Amino acid sequence: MSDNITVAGVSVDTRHWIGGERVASAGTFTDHSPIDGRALGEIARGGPDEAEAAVVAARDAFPGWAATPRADRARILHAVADGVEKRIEELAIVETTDNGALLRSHRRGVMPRVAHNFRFFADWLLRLDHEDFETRGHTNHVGWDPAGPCVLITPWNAPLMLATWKVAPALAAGNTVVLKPAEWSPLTASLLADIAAEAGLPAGVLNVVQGYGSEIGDALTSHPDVRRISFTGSVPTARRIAGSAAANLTPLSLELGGKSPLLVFADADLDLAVDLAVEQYDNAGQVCLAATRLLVEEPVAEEFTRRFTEKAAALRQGDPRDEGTDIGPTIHPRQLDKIDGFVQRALAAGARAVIGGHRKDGQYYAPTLLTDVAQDSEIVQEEVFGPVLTLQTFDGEDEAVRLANDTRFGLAATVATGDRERAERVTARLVAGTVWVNCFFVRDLRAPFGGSRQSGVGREGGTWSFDFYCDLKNTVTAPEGWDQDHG
Ligand SMILES: NC(=O)C1=CN([C@@H]2O[C@H](COP(=O)(O)OP(=O)(O)OC[C@H]3O[C@@H](n4cnc5c(N)ncnc54)[C@H](O)[C@@H]3O)[C@@H](O)[C@H]2O)C=CC1
Ligand SMILES: O=C(O)/C=C/C=C(\O)C(=O)O
Repeated sequence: MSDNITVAGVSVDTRHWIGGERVASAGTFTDHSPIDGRALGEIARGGPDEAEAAVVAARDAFPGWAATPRADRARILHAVADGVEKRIEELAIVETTDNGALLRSHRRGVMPRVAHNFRFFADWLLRLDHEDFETRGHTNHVGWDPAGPCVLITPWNAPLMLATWKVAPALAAGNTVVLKPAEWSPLTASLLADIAAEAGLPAGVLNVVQGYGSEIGDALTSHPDVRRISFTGSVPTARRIAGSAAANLTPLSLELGGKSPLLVFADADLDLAVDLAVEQYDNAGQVCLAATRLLVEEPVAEEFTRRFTEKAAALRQGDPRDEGTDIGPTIHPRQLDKIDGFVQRALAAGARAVIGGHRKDGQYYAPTLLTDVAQDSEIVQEEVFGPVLTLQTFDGEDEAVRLANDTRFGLAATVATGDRERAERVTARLVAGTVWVNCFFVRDLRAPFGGSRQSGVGREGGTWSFDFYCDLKNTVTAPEGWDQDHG
């Protein structure tokens, strides 16, 4: 097996990155491009041995990195961001080739955010502070101590963006990392290892292991030397990871799926509401935050559907490398089958496809809108993770809130209304980690990000990330001359 593959002119090392060295595995798996199904190359297929080596490397590197002054850690993370910025074009084309999301988004939105993730957490580290407070003359000082080796397991829908959301704060906090990217999109994590090494990150501080989650995952998540596990992905995998972590009581952060609603009230700016709805097809619907349930107030439902259909018909589906493309392929034939399975079962149960409802050539799925769906049906309750929306109508705020909250998820919600007071009333009643009012996907790393119910456990972003990746320590210091016996 060759150690490198060339993807769109960019050389990518296909081996693991452990303890500052490239490490091969006896076995490999084939990585395919969703654009045309073409095999991109063979990737190292790690298992328990590679998991053990990576955790040991992270454990050995931990004392040195934890003791590195904050300012030096921050400087290195900024150097990583510089490296990302220098390679935005390469990262963008490799990511698009590997996961099929739009090249223009990767170039102009996603990869700049990757760099920002490192800069943000480097800067936040330097201002991380808590006001001291007094208890009967004693000073309480709260500090954030590095926790130790962290295992970070990440998905394929926004591979480098979502990985660096975890890698950057974990490293900033003084922890060491074992990153396992998804097997359907393994490449940019390997490039990140190169960039981090060039930026001066010491050996063993960031390790990247490749392979199937089912083969390497358990060894990583059940390892007794791992101090934190952060996972983004599906609920069934989260359950399994939580089971492994339970044996060692390893703290977990889980960012899981969603079935988020978009509530369109009759007083909303209907063109804005339609724009928000059509945007849910972004990344072929493979976005955890996507508002896949359109809930529209009865009096405007017909007009909303007419305008939505018109706007959606203008979406251009095709090669994600073309500047004019709006929707690319789905990630993998298995994901395509899964999406189509949901849709065909919904149609068989009586749903009506206003648009789409079928596969297209290759790994593409037609943007789909289904109506005549029951609240308790699979298509309304389960995460499809494809370009598939449902539309239901409601009559008044109470019914809107009831439908919106009636799933096992609680990641996000969007409210379209022209009435600010209604927005406040409705928002207060929604179960969601993030609510957008008359907007969608406005993101800020200072905000807590995460889900309620089965959409996740914990929040990441700003200080919340450091709270998770650190052992918080309160130091209580007595005043000069304190006499413990007599106060
Ligand atoms: N951001 C999100 O909310 C995401 C949600 N999903 C949902 O999950 C569904 C299935 O997608 P999958 O790729 O199968 O998601 P998944 O949850 O199985 O995979 C996500 C990551 O978990 C790893 N993994 C799998 N089994 C593991 C184990 N036993 N221990 C440790 N790590 C393990 C995978 O290798 C990958 O890196 C999607 O259709 C979608 O509904 C998938 C990806 C992202
Ligand atoms: O881009 C963000 O801020 C959040 C993205 C999250 C997902 O797309 C996900 O986890 O699926």
